[in-house]
Amino acid sequence: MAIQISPSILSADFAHLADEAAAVSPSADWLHVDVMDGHFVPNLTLGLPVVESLLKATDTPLDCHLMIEEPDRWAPAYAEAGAGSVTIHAKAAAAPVRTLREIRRLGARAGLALNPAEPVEPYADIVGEMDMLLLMTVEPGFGGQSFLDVVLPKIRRAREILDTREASVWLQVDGGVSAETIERAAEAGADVFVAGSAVYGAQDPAQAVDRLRALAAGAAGAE
Ligand SMILES: O=C(CO)[C@@H](O)[C@H](O)COP(=O)(O)O
Repeated sequence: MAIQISPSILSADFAHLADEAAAVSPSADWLHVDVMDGHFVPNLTLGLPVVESLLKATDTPLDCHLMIEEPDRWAPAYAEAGAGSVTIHAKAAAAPVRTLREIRRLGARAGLALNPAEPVEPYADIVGEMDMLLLMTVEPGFGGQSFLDVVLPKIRRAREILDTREASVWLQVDGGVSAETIERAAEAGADVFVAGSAVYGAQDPAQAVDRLRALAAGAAGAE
């Protein structure tokens, strides 16, 4: 299981996003872009124009996490713009399968996200339609929250479901991921880790990414 780290720009300095992307680019596998609309979540961040500018400013592939209403309407444009991965929230989508297919057709990896209280079982039959399942380990909306250990059994269950399918689907966790929590998530079966404050709050963000990857790899290997 290859471990990947996706630093969340929610904890970066929005006035200097190009520099913040550069600060992690030697180490990061992805740059996690938190798109929030102030409706689906109680916070408002950025949208397609900023993503288009970031795409010109960095070679690190963008992992766009759409915490918005009507993702069926908006998600394809992020794929079309060149995002490497576009994730929609299951409960916000009217036609999740159609939208996941459209994201793939436009050349991006397609992700489906579940909030902490949403069970994974109802989506077991459509894992073949996705490239990544994202399990929120905090309530979406804000960085700097504490990792919810209550999600760990769901991470284990999701890993079981994904492992029974032929398709290789990544399992991402997002929220409260740090040097203190990443090993628990990796032991449970996650392989892609979003980290905001643990990376951008560190003196050396690239080094923080490397440390997180090493901790997760150690824990995954020790399973
Ligand atoms: O999507 C979200 C929050 O909604 C996350 O991407 C967080 O922003 C990650 O930040 P930390 O919890 O790692 O500080």
